[in-house]
Amino acid sequence: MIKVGIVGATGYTGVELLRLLATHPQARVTAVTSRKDAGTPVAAMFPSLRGHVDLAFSTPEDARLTECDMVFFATPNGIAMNEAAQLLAAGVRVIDLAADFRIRDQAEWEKWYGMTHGAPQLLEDAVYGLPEVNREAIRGARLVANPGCYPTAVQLGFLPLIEAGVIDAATLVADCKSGVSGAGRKAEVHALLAEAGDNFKAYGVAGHRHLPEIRQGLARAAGAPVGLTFVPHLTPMIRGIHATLYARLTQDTDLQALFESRYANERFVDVLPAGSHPETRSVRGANTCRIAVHRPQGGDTVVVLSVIDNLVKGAAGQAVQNMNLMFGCDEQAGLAQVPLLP
Ligand SMILES: NC(=O)C1=CN([C@@H]2O[C@H](COP(=O)(O)OP(=O)(O)OC[C@H]3O[C@@H](n4cnc5c(N)ncnc54)[C@H](OP(=O)(O)O)[C@@H]3O)[C@@H](O)[C@H]2O)C=CC1
Ligand SMILES: CC(=O)N[C@@H](CCC(=O)OP(=O)(O)O)C(=O)O
Repeated sequence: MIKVGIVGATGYTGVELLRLLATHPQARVTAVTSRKDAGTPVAAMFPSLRGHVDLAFSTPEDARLTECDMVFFATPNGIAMNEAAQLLAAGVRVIDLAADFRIRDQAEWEKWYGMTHGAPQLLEDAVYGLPEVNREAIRGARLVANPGCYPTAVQLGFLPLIEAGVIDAATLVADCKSGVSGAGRKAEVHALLAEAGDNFKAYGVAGHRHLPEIRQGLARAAGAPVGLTFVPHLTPMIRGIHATLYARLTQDTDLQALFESRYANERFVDVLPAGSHPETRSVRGANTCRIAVHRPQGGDTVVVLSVIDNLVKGAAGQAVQNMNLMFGCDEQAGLAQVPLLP
């Protein structure tokens, strides 16, 4: 059994880890932390986990994390970078669901995240946890940087086109919409029902911190820098990301065949039949990215539609997928959920 600790287990991605790991045949959660709710039984705070999790939250200091085999940080940015080295030295493997180890370039990270990096010596060893790109490196990793939610949906959508070199990678556009759980469980005015409900707005147009992460991943695939306009929007739904991606084709290609062959062996990426329009509810609660590729009126613009559940393939599900790779488990262990509909 893999002994698992979750730092930040009262947040949305932490609770999602608990839900997914409850059915994992080879993992057992042994430590869950919360500073504010230390002492509270998990099932008292989250009745959905009654009968599945028999633990109480403890402070990070009391949680005996070094006795775990695997620790997930489901915490805000800037926490794991100060804790990971000590755990790694004790032989614990670490997955950070936040952004501390996602950007290779320390100065770039510090610019976008507005803080000094606490563990620059770990940046080179950290593996970016997008299995569809980095599977072999993740298998051997001790520290995994779990990708952001928007970056997962956007990269999976653009990758087949970029790898095949059939688009102009200098003029990419990613028009993305997220549900409100993407903002986390902390109390914030903009996420209140009366603010976010019955409303729709863009944000971060001048520059969102996922921009350098997406650019880094796509540039690696392209072998050269890419140009990307990324505009996130907040939609009044709870879970889900819908990314509408635009690129200019530079050569005539069978796009449907290209996407189908790129993801033929990927269990968590589903390329829909030509002409499809994927819906966020078709992946609700599941670790699946569903993709459709279009070429409107046969012109030179390719439109890719990519949907994920931000809390699953966009966070906790992808983290469990990465853990499975790191520990040699079946990649689908704990991740066989059928999406919840309606
Ligand atoms: N929500 C989403 O869709 C996605 C989130 N992420 C990232 O995952 C991380 C977690 O997100 P989410 O679950 O939404 O966040 P939440 O705000 O819902 O939860 C944060 C958790 O971290 C704990 N925490 C906060 N500060 C500290 C600290 N200084 N030390 C230890 N624990 C702390 C909180 O508990 P307490 O304060 O009681 O200790 C809480 O359990 C974030 O970095 C987020 O950006 C990534 C992809 C998608
Ligand atoms: C709707 C919403 O607010 N979404 C968050 C992104 C999700 C997130 O948690 O960011 P990371 O993946 O980098 O951790 C935002 O735009 O800040």
